[in-house]
Amino acid sequence: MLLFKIFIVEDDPWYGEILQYHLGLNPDYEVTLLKTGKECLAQLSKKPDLVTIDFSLPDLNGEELFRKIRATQPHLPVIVISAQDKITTAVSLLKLGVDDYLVKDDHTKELLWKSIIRIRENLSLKEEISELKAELKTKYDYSNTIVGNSAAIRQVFRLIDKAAASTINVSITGETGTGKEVVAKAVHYHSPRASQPFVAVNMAAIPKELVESELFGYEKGAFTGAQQRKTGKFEEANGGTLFLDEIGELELGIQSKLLRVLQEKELTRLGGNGKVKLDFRLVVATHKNLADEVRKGHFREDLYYRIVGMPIVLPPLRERREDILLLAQHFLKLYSKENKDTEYKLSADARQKLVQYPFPGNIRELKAAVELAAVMSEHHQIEAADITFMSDLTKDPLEGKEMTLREYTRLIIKNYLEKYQDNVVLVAEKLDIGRSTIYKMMQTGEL
Ligand SMILES: Nc1ncnc2c1ncn2[C@@H]1O[C@H](COP(=O)(O)OP(=O)(O)OP(=O)(O)O)[C@@H](O)[C@H]1O
Repeated sequence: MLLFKIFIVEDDPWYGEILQYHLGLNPDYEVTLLKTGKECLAQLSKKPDLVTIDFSLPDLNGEELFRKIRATQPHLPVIVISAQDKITTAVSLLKLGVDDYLVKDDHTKELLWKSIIRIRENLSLKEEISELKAELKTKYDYSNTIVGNSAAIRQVFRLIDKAAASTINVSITGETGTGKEVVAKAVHYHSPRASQPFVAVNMAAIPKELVESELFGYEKGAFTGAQQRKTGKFEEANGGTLFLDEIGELELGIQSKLLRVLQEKELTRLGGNGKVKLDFRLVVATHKNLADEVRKGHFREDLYYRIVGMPIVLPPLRERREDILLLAQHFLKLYSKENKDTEYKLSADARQKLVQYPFPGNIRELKAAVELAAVMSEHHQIEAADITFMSDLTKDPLEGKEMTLREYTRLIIKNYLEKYQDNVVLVAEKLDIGRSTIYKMMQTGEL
């Protein structure tokens, strides 16, 4: 651990040594005794963490020395210790920004001990706050999370900016793994609602009979088993953004209820009477073409017009190949960072293999392939042979046959289930998909 460096500036050697001895009892402190203001200024380059100064030094008085320290070290904590207990001096020094003012008496060393502890606590709080601010800034700054330079993705950036600056609803369409959720988050974290909740609900992952209570919440006793009141996702998102993923999976009955909530901007919890006022921005996503779903009678037209707001279309990765290498490098960097590892390099062959592949699983698949390649590589140099695509794992049955994305997905999942002895939780984690997707395919007999 780094020692906390304290300078004591005190011209009375006897008193200075008492303070130095007392503070030195703390093994975390490195205490240096200095006799004059000039000596202190000359030693500031040694970067002390805290300075205590005697108010009446032979060369500079406490205030002069404090001003000079602050001129070069605006954040360095300073405690003034003075023989005089004039309130006016104390107040004016504290107003100038001195961190504490102590009067020399029998208790000074104990007070100084406590004062330093308090100042250190404040310092660590400040550090924590600035770390949190930096973290929030990265969330705001979606250029760190959404990588790409293709014309398509640049247009998406433009739309995110526009959507974030307004309160318009947003509908995001794209194949699985194209980044619909990251775009939804970018809209939220870039908007004035950023400090409010972002609540994501995947409509495909909630059993039909639970959708209503999940979204609307319920009162105690609303149905058997409702032992206490539960707030629904609409309410949780109040003040922030509600992200309804796979909106195309919503049943017609629930669609009308959703429409009513959007029109009236209030809801009644199941089993309740009172209305709850709502204020959230709605962002929806789907891999389906909602306009087609309307034509087929699967999706209410009035709801469609309510939610469509600003449509953002995320093209599949195979239609924006210029983003593949940027994304691959981005994921490799993330991978090194997460594993506290050095950087990985892609050989020319490896690059070529990546840009030529059609990526049915889009960015999610690219991420998985690149991470696996990093593990397989030698000396942090990724060769073409280190890259295995999901469809390679299931190559034989695919030979010569054109398949839909769903069929591909089924084969990939099947292959993984075999590999991991039907451990659904592990497979869902490995493939970065919801467990419900696997369970559903099992229920429908596809797996
Ligand atoms: N442009 C991008 N830059 C960097 N990472 C991205 C980008 N787009 C997506 N990702 C990453 O790819 C993965 C899949 O993205 P996301 O979950 O947003 O896709 P999705 O379209 O919502 O998928 P699904 O339809 O299956 O829910 C995530 O790990 C995400 O962080």
